[in-house]
This record gives sequence, C-alpha cells and structure tokens, in this order.
Amino acid sequence: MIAARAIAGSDIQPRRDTMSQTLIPHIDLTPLLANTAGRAETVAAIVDAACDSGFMTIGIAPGQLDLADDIHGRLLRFFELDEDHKQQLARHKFVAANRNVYRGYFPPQDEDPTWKEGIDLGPDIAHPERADNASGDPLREPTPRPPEAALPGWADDIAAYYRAMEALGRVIAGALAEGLGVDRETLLRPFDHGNSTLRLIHYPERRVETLEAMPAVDGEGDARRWLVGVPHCDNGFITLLWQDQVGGLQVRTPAGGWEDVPPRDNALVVNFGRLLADWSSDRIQATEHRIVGGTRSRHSIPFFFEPAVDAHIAAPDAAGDGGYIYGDRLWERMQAFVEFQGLERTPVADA
Ligand SMILES: O=C(O)CCC(=O)C(=O)O
Ligand SMILES: [Fe+2]
Repeated sequence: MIAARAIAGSDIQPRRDTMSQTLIPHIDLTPLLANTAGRAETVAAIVDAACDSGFMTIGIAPGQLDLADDIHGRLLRFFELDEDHKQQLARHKFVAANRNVYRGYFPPQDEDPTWKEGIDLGPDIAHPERADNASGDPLREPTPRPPEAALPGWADDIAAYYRAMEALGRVIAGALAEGLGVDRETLLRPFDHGNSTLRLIHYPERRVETLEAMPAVDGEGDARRWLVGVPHCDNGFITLLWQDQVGGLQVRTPAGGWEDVPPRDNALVVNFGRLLADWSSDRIQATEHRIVGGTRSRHSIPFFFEPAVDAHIAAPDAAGDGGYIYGDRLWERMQAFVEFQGLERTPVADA
C-alpha cells in the first residue's frame, strides 16, 4: 500500500511515474456492492487511491447496478437529435430565447481547444420533486429535455442511470468516511437532496487540416493526438466517469507528465474534486486531467456527485477552511470552465 501523503506526513513515499507501473489503481467494488469478503481492504484501497493519485478505476460486475447492459449507448442517443431539437435545449448563453442558464445543451465552441458538445442534466430528471421553478437560482433550475417522441425511452434511461450513480456516489463517499475515520452521516447528509450533474459529452471527429494549426501532443502520422479537453481539476466532490473505447483521458503525474487512463470494460473512472480536497484539508487529491484525440469521435459520461445547493459543508478538522455553503462555493469555482464563463447567477430577465 502507498502511504497517503498528508496522513504520512514526512514519510512521503516516492510516487510511481513509469509506463509499466501505473499510477491509477483498479479496485473491484464487489465487496462493497455485494457485501462479500474483503470490505476493509476495499475501503483501504479507495482511501489510498483518493489520497495518493486522486484517480482510480472501479470494477463493477455486469448487472450489479441493475442497469441495462447497453445503458451508455442508450444515453448517448441524445447526440442523434437533429440541430433544431438541440437548439431548443441550449443554454441561454447560446440561444437567447431559452431561459435555462446552468442545465441543458452546450455546442462546440470555436474559440477554445476544448472542442466538445454536451448536455448537463440535473436531479429533477430522476427526482421530479426536486424541480424548482420558484427560486430563480440557476443552480436549481429544471433541466430542459427533448420531447419523448423525439427519443422514446431516453428519459427513463437517464433517470435510472442518474439514480444508480447517486447510489454509487454514496458508496464511495461512505467508504471515504469510514477509511478516514469521519462520521459517515456527517459526510453523507449534505448529499440528501443533492444537486449532482449527469453530463453527456461528444468530442466530434475533426479533419486533420483543422487540427494542424496546433502542435500534436503525441503520436506520429495517423496516430497523432491533439489536445481536445484542456487540463483541469474537477470542482465538486466525486466524479464517476464512463468513457468509450476510443480513450484519450490522461492524468497528470507527479513528475509533471501525463498518463493515459485506458478504457476498460465493466469499469468506471473515479476522481475527486477540489471541494472534497478542501474538505479533507488536502488529504484527498483533486488531480489534474485532460483529453487528447481529435481525429476520432469520442464520447464520455461523467456524473458529478454533489451535495444540495444550500448544504453547509464543514471541514472535519480545524485545519479545514471553516465551512461554506456548497452552491456559493461551486458557482465561484465554476467560472474557470469554458462552458460556464460569463454566466450570471440570476434568472434570465424578461425580454
Ligand atoms: O471526457 C472525459 O473523459 C472527461 C471529461 C472531464 O474531465 C470533465 O467533464 O470534467
Ligand atoms: Fe474533469
């Protein structure tokens, strides 16, 4: 086992940084999901990963989450919608007549190397009672959705997936609480009525000629890859990420290089956000990552497991920052992301 940095204090172990020794552990989640032997070891492995590289992949046996085998493909049917339907779901920033500021569709944006389209879906897709039309707070706004006739069955699939990821988020958060010796309820309570985001992303295939103005990050000839998702740390708590077989997710290594996170069947990538790093007084790592590729279409589905907008987050020890209201801190941090830049946390004014 690798000693966790802050826990081990001066006893910092050298971190691995070669191709043959991966930085990113793979942890079979079965002992936690099915209550089989090995629970304590699994909890310890999760805490080690969180405090060391800040990244892991988790193995989930087929059927364990009670989701259809082809669930990711079903969710990604969203990208088959025609342009008119996508525009109806676009954020106010992109289509002035639309009132949704935070949720909804975002198109690829020319001016940025992050060339992706996607949709952000909030808790009301799985918990209709959480739709808030009254507060005017964009963080709580209802999620715009395509008409059922345009994508039959899709709404049921995203609701099922959202609920499964929320349950999985609670399992990982519960393991962190247990492993770090923090009261489980104290850590999990803010996630009741949580405001998690399910995001569907498509990095469209691009012609080599449109990429060649930028230097490739690696590869030769047809295998060249370019930056298509800029380096960033996630903001929130826990990210549960599915990626397709194309690959291209890379994680910053301690030596300053990048390590690929190869696609893996029956697994999700898990990483941690800056608010959880703050909460743990930097014992848990919010590690930088980026996406490379360009000439092949790629899809990914992150689920950002997040507390309620008005949850008060108190750091568990005095070294923390004294606590904050989740929604306020999230909004402040979000402004660094291209898809959120320039947004105001106010309702759209009547035209
Ligand atoms: O596309 C991916 O694999 C990761 C996307 C990501 O890092 C993010 O949306 O925060
Ligand atoms: Fe990310």
